[in-house]
Amino acid sequence: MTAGQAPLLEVRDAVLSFGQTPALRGADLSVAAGEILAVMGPSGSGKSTLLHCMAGILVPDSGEVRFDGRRVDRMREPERSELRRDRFGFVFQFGQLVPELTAEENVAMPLLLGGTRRGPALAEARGWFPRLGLDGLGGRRSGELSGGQAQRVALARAMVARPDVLFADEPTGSLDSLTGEQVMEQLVDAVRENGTTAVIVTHEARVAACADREVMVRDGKVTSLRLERTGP
Ligand SMILES: Nc1ncnc2c1ncn2[C@@H]1O[C@H](COP(=O)(O)OP(=O)(O)OP(=O)(O)O)[C@@H](O)[C@H]1O
Repeated sequence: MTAGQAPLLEVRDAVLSFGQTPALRGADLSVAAGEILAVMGPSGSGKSTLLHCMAGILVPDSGEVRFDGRRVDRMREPERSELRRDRFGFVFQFGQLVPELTAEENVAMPLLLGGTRRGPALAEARGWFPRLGLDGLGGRRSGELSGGQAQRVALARAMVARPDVLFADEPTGSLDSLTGEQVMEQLVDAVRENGTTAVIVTHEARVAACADREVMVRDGKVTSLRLERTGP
């Protein structure tokens, strides 16, 4: 992050418990605009909870969450829902596509929800298929796609409305390592091309190696920051 430039996303001293189970215990994290950040750490350390707080899905019990200078933790649910719809894209590990819809219709969905008419929305959606190696698959339903193809369709759907931030939680976790690597490369290419900021939760060091920077979550805190590839 350049000195003096405000981060696009910021978490300060976030604390969150699920009943008696502490998930975040004072997490701090800043993400610059256009940065691709990998969030690593052991199972149960709080990575997903941290991502959900940054994305306005969960609200911490205490602490602050900011997006573009706005206090996300102070927003009511309708405002957070609007923020998620209009500014964020999401890719999760499993089961994200609507099985009754074709791949093209799945990709077009965020545009349709945002008020774009069906024809232009489908045309825009179709444009993502060749870029992601999905030529000819637009008419298929999710049951007729491989795991890697389905994740690429999910990526296209997350990116089609050109979000400011892509939140990805174990996006390659259900794929074999070669397919996972290909999907990850395409994810990174797509976010770089669009200047999208990305927060990617992953267990895999090879996935994290594609990011600009890695952080570690341990026991609900962001414990170590390791700067990677700080060149131009
Ligand atoms: N909905 C929930 N209800 C109760 N406890 C939860 C819930 N979600 C998470 N937790 C607990 O909060 C802690 C942090 O969970 P979180 O899912 O954030 O970890 P994680 O680092 O993403 O784990 P993993 O790598 O296994 O996905 C864990 O102890 C977990 O069991």
